[in-house]
Amino acid sequence: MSFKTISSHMAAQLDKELMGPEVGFTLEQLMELAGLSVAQAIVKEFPYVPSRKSQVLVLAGPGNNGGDGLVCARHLALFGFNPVVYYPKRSSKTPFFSQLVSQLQFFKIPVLGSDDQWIKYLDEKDTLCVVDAIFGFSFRPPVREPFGSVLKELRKVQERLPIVSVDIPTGWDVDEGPLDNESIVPKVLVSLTAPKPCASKIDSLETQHYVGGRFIPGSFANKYGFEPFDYDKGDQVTKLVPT
Ligand SMILES: NC(=O)C1=CN([C@@H]2O[C@H](COP(=O)(O)OP(=O)(O)OC[C@H]3O[C@@H](n4cnc5c(N)ncnc54)[C@H](OP(=O)(O)O)[C@@H]3O)[C@@H](O)[C@H]2O)[C@H](O)CC1
Ligand SMILES: [K+]
Repeated sequence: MSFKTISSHMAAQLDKELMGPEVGFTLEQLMELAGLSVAQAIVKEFPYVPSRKSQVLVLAGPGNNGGDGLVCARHLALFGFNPVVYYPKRSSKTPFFSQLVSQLQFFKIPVLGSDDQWIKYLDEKDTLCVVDAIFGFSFRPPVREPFGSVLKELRKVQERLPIVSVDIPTGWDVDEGPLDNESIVPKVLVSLTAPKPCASKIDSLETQHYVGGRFIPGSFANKYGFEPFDYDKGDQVTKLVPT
């Protein structure tokens, strides 16, 4: 598959500029659009079938990738799914993350903590897919607990329970890709703003690849070395097809 990628360093710089004084986005705005786009990719990959299982397990990490997952869970509920969130290490950097949790509680979406039983939701009889919103472009290996154990459990079920990774498949090096053959292999990857270099290591027969996070003008994409993506009408995601 051929597409332009943006390194972890440039992605962090792009984010900083978007949320800097000149452009003026807030993290909350970008996260809302990022989470919405992941929920929309799930709708496209797992179209609604009456009587189909509708539970989605969302695994949320401690940073902004986890925040995308919290937002995604709320949109999934609005789209008719039954999300359950596992959020074992909660961010106290800003009150915004606990506000996202309050919103989930408002929607009656279970939010499990570190002491709760989450593994029982890794059951393909009830769960449609698992959203991997554990780490994004700021992950630096090796993975620390409790997330090492979470990844181990995901590897056991990934052939029967599809993983939808937000921005980066968790545990992959952002620039190099999977670190070993113990890495998770998602069935769906939703790259945000633009694919990171690790996305060029996915096997298109194994992983469907979307780009979401539709929040920059073409000229800004060009400045960071990529062409704007070809979104259809009001879509928040576009699927990249192998060429
Ligand atoms: N423009 C966009 O596309 C936007 C994307 N967004 C999403 O934000 C993430 C990047 O978010 P960031 O908060 O910078 O980082 P992460 O979520 O990837 O991870 C940071 C937290 O992870 C911890 N961490 C890092 N490495 C490890 C490790 N090896 N083991 C355990 N924990 C780890 C880190 O902890 P520290 O103690 O190291 O600080 C952080 O807690 C991007 O990928 C998108 O998903 C935004 O939503 C908006 C715009
Ligand atoms: K992820």
